[in-house]
Amino acid sequence: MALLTPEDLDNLSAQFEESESTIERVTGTRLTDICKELYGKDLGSEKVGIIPITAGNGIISNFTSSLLFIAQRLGLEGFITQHTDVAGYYEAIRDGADILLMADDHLFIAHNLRNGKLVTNHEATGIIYSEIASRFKDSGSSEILVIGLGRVGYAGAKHLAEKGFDVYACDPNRDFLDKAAHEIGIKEYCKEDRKKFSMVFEATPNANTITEGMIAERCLVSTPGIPCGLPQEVGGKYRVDLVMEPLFIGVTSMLYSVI
Ligand SMILES: NCCC[C@@H](N)C(=O)NCCCC[C@H](N)C(=O)O
Repeated sequence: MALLTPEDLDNLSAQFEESESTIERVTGTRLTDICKELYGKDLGSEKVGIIPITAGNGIISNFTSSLLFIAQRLGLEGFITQHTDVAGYYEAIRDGADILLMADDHLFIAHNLRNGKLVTNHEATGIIYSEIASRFKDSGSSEILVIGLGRVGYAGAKHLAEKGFDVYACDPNRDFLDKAAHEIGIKEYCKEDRKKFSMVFEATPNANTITEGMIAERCLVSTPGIPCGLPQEVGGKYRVDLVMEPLFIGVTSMLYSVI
């Protein structure tokens, strides 16, 4: 899994504003309303404790400040602990956090101390980005393409299959494809079939994974992936809308998921 860099989180507010207006235009619904429908509840006055974690590659300079910005932008009270790691965990609980947010290099979690709910960023991200793709107003199809069946892609493909979509997927890893076909009934995407999709959920850490043969004339690509899976030339040639943002959308889904 590719780690975020401080540059990815530069002007997070502008990145979020742009993707939020795209979401509203292409789905007809605001991101927070989609989350309310998905998880069945609205955010209240939960207090979010954000704990910097030094494990592995260590602190990403603007990661916790970005989480604080997101919590506050959603109308929640938030604070970043003075201490890191276990001391920070202790401080967050002592200072009355209802929800904890913390991430090392392998797992990024939200934990609601009041109701015990726990979610990972990869599950919540897979669910929200696949949900956005599936709500494309100009589609009219039940077929959706998932590119990448790693932790994020699989969570999204599972969510779409459970919603009754006709899910096609591709991944270079044969085992991932077989697992998803067996467990959630996805169909393998074969370019020889020349099937074109108006809804694409891309969840890979690679660039340019989306080829011209995959997409319909009018298409929505929804992806948390960094770098972008949609090549410039393909996006320019077709009427493609792109929802892509590094952190805000996924964290919004996490917070709604644990309330
Ligand atoms: N959709 C977001 C996925 C984030 C994930 N790819 C990542 O970079 N995780 C590493 C976060 C490390 C945070 C660091 N330990 C800190 O606390 O500053």
